[in-house]
Amino acid sequence: MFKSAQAAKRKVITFDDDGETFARGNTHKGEHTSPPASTTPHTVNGELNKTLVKEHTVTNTTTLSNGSALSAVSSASTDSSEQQLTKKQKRKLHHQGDVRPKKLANKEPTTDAMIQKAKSLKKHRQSLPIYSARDVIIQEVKDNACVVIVGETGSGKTTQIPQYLLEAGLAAHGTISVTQPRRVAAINLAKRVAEEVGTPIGQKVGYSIRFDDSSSRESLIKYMTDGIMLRELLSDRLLLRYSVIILDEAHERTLRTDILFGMVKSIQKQRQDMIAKGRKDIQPLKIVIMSATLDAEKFSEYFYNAKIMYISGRQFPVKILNTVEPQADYVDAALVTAFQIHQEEAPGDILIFLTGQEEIESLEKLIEEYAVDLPASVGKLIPCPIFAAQDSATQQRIFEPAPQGTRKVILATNIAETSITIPNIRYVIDTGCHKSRGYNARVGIESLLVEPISKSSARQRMGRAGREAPGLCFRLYTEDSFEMLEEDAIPEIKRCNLESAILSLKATGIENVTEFDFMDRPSKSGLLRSLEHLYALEALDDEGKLTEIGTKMAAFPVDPPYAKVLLQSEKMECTKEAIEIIALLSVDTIFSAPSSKREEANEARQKFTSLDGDHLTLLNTLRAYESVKGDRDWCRDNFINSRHMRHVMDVRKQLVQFCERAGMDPKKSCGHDLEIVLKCFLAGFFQNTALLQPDGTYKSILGGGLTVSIHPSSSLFGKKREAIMYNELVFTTKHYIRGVSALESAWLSQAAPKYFGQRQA
Ligand SMILES: Nc1ncnc2c1ncn2[C@@H]1O[C@H](COP(=O)(O)OP(=O)(O)OP(=O)(O)O)[C@@H](O)[C@H]1O
Repeated sequence: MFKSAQAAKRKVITFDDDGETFARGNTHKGEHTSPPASTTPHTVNGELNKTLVKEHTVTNTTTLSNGSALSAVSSASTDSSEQQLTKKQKRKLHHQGDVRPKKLANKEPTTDAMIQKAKSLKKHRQSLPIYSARDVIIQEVKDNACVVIVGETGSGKTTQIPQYLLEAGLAAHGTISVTQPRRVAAINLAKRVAEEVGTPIGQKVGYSIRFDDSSSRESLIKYMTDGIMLRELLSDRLLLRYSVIILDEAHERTLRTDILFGMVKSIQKQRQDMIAKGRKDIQPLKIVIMSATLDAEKFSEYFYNAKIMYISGRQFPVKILNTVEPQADYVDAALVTAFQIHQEEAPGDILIFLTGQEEIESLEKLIEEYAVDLPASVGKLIPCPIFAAQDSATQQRIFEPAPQGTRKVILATNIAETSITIPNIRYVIDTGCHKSRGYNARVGIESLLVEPISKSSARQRMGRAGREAPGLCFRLYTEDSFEMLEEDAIPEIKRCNLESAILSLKATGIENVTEFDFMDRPSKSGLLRSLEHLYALEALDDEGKLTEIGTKMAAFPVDPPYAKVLLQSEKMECTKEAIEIIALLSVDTIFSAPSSKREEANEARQKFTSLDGDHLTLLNTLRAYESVKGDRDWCRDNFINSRHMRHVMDVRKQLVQFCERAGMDPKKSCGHDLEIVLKCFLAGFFQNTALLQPDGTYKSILGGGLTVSIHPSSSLFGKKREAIMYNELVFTTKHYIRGVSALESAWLSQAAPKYFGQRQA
C-alpha cells in the first residue's frame, strides 16, 4: 500500500473504458449505450424523459418505455386506459382529490418558504421520467387491486407515485403507506416528499421508524420501515387506516417484507370478502409492489397475476467502468480509485460501498491520512461514514453538503444501496462485496460473511449516481466477474433466524405458520428450530399456541429474548436495570476507541469495567454518564460516544413507555443487588451460554458444544469464568461472542428448567 498522496497518485487502477452507460431503461449489457458522461453533454431533457406506453406481449403487462411522448399510445389495453381518462374524468379526479387535505390546509403551519420551495421543486418533479406516465399509473392503480411497478433507479417511483395517488384522491379513505427496508431511507424520503408537498414533516407527509415516529393521524402519506408496519398489524389487523400499501424495494426480499407480502395479500382478500358481504364501513386495499430490479413475473404471479408496469427512462446517464484486472485488495483499490477521481475528475461527491463498520473506519483513517498530503490546488477530500449501527442523527450527516472547494467521500455499507438520493453524488465506487447474514438452523448460529453481491445489488449501487447529473460508476471487478454474479440475492427468509417473524405471525392470529402463504418457503428445519426456541422462552405452549407471555412479548419492539427479559424483570423487580441495559445494547457500542489513542481509551474504560462482564459494565457507564448529566467534555475525556449515548437515552424513554403500556412499573429497581439483573437476562438468553473447558476455551451449550471466542471488545476478553452468557454469537473469522457476562453454572437450570430438564433427559 502506498504511503502518501503522491504515491497514491502513482499507483493507478485501470478501468475498462468500454463500459456501458446506463442512460435509461433496464440494465442489460449493451442495450442502452451512450458516450461517457464526462465527455458528453447530456441530452436527456426532451428525449430520455419522455415516456412511451406500449403493450407488453405475454402477460398482463404494460410497458412504459422511452422514446416517444405519452400521446403515442399504441396498445389496446393502455390505449383504452389512457383514453378512458377523458377531460371530464380528469376533472372528476381533480375534483375528487382528497377531502382531507382541504380540512388540513387550515391547520397546517405551512410557511411561505415551504410553499415557495414546493413550487420550485414542481418543475423538477415534472422533469422526472415517471411524470409522463402519471395518469396511466393512477388509472392502473384505480383499476387493479394490485400493481407491480418496475422502474429505473432514480426515475421517481418512491417520491412521486405516492403523491400521484394522493392527488388522485386515493387517500380519501385512508393513508397511503410506503414501506422501506431501511430507516435512513424512510426518513429521507419523507423529508423530501414533505418538501415537495410544501408542508412540515410529520403532518401531511410523515415517517415512522422504530423509536422515532414523525407522523400523525393526519398524515396522508407515510413512509415507514417494514418492521413498523408489522408492528401496526398487532393493533390494526386489517390495516384499516391504510387505503394503499406500497411495498418498495421489494427485490431486497428482507424477512419482514416477505412476511408483509403474505399479510397484505391476505388482508386485501379479507377486506374484499367483507365488502362483498355488504360491510359499508370497509374500504378496499390497494397494493403496489415497486423496485428497479425485480423479477416482476414472480411477484405478479404471487399477487393473483397482478398487472405489471415497466417504466424506463432515467434522468441522467451513468457510465460503468469495470477494472481490467481483478483486484486482490478491494479496500486498497477503493482508496486509490477515490484519489484518482479526486485528482482527475470534475467536481462531485463520491460514494464507496464497503462491507462493514471496521472496513469503513479503517478506510476513513487512510483517506484522512493521505488527504493531508494533497496539494492545496486540489481541495480537501472529506470522508463521511455511514453504517447500520450508527444512530439516525449520525446517519443524517451524509446528506449535509461538503464545504465549498472540498469533495465528500461517503463510505457506506449496503445501507445506502437502495432508495436514497444523496445530493451531489456523481461517482460510485462499488467493491462488489457485502456482508451477508446467514443462519445455520441445525445449530442455531448466525454467520456474517463477506460475499459477492448480486447483479441486482450492483445495479442499485450504480443507481445512486445519475440522480441529479450524469455519473460514473467504478466497479472494482471485471466485467466477466459481473456476469458471474447471481441475478438476485437469496431471500432472507431462507437464511435467517425466524423467531421474530413467527412471533409476529402468531400474534396477528396466524396459528399454523407452516401453512402461511410465503412467496418462498423457509426451510422446515429453520421453522422448527425457531418454534422450539419460542417454546423454550414460554412464548408458545405445548400445542404451539401463543401463550399470554408470548402475546406480551410480541408487543415489545425488540427481539424475543430481550422481550422475555423485560417481562421477567417485572417478577425479579429489576425492570429499570433491564430497560437500561437493553437500551445500551441497542447501539453497536457506547465506547469510542480511536486507533491512535487505543491505550488511553482502554484505560478510561477500566473505570467502568465490572468483573462480572459487559452488562454491568454498560450499566456502570450509564450511571457515570448520568451523574455528569451527559456532559460532552466528560464523554470526550472518557472515550464515550456521546451521540450513541443520547440515542440510548431515547431508546430507554421509549422502552419505558412500552413497559407502562404493558402495565409494568418501569421504575422497579433491584438497587445494588445486580446479580439479579444477570439472572434476569438469563431468562431470555439461557441458550446463549458457554462453559469453561479444562483447556481454557469456552464451549457453547447451543450447537452441540462449539468452541466460542470472546470478542476483543468485551470486558471479559481474555478472562476465565466458570460459565458465561452472551447476547450475540456470530461466525466471522471464528465463532465470536459479544455482550458477555459471567454466571454461576447452577443458575442455568433455575433460569430455564423446561429447556435444561429436557436436555438432560
Ligand atoms: N432528497 C433528495 N434530494 C434531492 N433530490 C432528490 C431527493 N430525493 C429524490 N430526489 C430526486 O428525485 C429523483 C427521483 O427519486 P426517487 O427516489 O423517487 O426515485 P426512484 O425511482 O424511487 O429510485 P430508486 O429505485 O433508486 O429508489 C431522484 O433521481 C432525484 O433527482
